[in-house]
Amino acid sequence: MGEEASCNTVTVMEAATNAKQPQLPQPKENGRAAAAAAEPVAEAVAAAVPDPRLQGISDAIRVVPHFPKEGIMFNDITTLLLRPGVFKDAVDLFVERYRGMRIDAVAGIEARGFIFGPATALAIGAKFIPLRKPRKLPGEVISEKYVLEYGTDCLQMHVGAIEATERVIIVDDLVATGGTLSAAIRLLERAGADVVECACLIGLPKFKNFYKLNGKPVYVLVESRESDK
Ligand SMILES: O=P(O)(O)OC[C@H]1O[C@H](OP(=O)(O)OP(=O)(O)O)[C@H](O)[C@@H]1O
Ligand SMILES: Nc1ncnc2[nH]cnc12
Repeated sequence: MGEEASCNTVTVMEAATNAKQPQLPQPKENGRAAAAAAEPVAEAVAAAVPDPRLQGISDAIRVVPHFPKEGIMFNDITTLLLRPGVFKDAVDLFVERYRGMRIDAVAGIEARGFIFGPATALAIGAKFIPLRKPRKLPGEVISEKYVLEYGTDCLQMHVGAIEATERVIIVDDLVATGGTLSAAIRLLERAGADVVECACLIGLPKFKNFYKLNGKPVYVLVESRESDK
């Protein structure tokens, strides 16, 4: 048995270099909208109560020590996918946040962003753009290299997948160093897109003070546990 989840609150993390942030609606708490401005006490209480779905999400993620190499505590979302109610809760939380924000596109990062991104895109009426690892996309691509916690990699996007000025969110399962999301932001911005926010199920707490996210906020559902139960 390991320790309990270290955090079960929805968090918006922002790069230290942020000069200007978009005005974003607050997430719903416990399945209802935040209390009206005329009820400031109720609003404060609602904001302090964690959504009960978050604990279920945290509990459903398996932590595998020393995978894929010594020292890495791997957050495995496949155990969450085996529980349809919890899988739905995760997608619902993204949908509740982004519905009504005029999002034109959801960009999902290979591979695990392909699990949560398309469901979110369909529910909010946005198109889905796969950001893929090298040599997977058959058309003309633009590329961005990045450094990972355990290596280096590259993301590619089809030219023409997004129109200039379209509003896009980027979805992945996890942010660790933020290198992958930063590469995704650079790809989309090179194509002229307006990157509104990045959304991840899991954030690694040891990295949270130095995300490299090009001034874009990151919406994180739960913090990683350091060990499994
Ligand atoms: O914040 P970062 O340090 O960039 O790390 C986060 C990335 O690492 C994992 O993917 P991985 O590179 O292992 O690829 P995979 O999903 O194809 O296995 C994860 O799904 C994120 O995409
Ligand atoms: N600790 C981790 N668990 C799962 N995916 C990751 N990608 C980078 N670090 C990771």
